[in-house]
Amino acid sequence: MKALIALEDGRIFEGTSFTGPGEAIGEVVFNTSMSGYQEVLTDPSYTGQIVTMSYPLIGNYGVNPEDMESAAVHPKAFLIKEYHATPSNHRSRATLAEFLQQHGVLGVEGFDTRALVKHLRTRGAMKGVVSTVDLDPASLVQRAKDSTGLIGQDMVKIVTCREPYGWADGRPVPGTDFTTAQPGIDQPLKVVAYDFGIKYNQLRILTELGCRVQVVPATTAAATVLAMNPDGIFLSNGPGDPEGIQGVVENVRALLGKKPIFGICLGHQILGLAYGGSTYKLKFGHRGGNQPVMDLTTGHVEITSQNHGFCVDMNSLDKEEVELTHINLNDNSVEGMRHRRHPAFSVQYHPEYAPGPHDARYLFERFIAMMRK
Ligand SMILES: NC(=O)CC[C@H](N)C(=O)O
Repeated sequence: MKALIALEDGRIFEGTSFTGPGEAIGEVVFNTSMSGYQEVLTDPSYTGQIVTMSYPLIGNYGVNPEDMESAAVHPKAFLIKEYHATPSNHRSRATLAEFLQQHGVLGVEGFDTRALVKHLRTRGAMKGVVSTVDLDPASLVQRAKDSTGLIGQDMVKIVTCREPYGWADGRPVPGTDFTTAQPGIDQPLKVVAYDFGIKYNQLRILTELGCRVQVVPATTAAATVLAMNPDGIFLSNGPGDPEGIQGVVENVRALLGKKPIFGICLGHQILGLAYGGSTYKLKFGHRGGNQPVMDLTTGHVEITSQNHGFCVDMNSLDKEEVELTHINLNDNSVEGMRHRRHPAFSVQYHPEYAPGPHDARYLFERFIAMMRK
């Protein structure tokens, strides 16, 4: 079935839907990971976006129950070069097309994704429409131009949990009790995790390292969190523009200095705002499993997994209060910071990987050490 992809600047691509009829409007972004499409699709940070993969063959290992990073598929459409309909993998339980159809997400293949990626890299991420229903290029371009876009929007309220939950035996457990610790851990730590669009691997790693985790909705009051008497507070990743989120930054500011805090991606950006800083939009963002980052405190370089379009503006922060700890070696943008007086640190990238290299997992251990101190 014919599908058109129209960008707000007038560029059109013609592909074929491999999931049946559909239409989607969103910000078009690219991811350079060579595998891990299921983790990309289930990462809540892609809410409101249309994702294209630079790797040309997708679907060849199917989908499985273990690689879910949340319970849903979040991009509005998935654009690939070549769809592989007959997966070969002992873990596979369904094809990518079945998975997308089950979640009502449009998949389009059979066009020059490299040209699309190069276009976005040159011109920047932009709004687009993908459709099998409206095949009039002028109408699609106009609708892309007229769409709301991500800037200033609160996307966190769409994906955050409605009720608190814990994490045990590799799955969410409804309720407000800190779940029991993994066997064999002495004096487990209690962590409250703010869910801004959390990826499950953050919860898997925290529990593996001996934490009892309680996940709470994004706007949970600081006083409620402190009343739970946690050893530390974790701020998750999440979708959209950090400056558009309502009812979150003031709570995080109220928690500063009260308990150790570790933030990842959107959690890092929210910390930047809580420190009194601002964020800005990168031209095309960082999405993939091959982003080089230097830890300025050790001089070590890590290859990191990333998915973000916004960035903390270090110039908006008081250098006496906040130290830059990590930078991106491709464009020198801010990748990590720590507060000089309060026990709080954060990274822009994804130390929980999924998908991507495991180089930065040590940061979870750094959080554990900070809580133990
Ligand atoms: N993965 C994330 O947490 C992304 C953060 C934010 N939505 C951005 O695009 O920059």
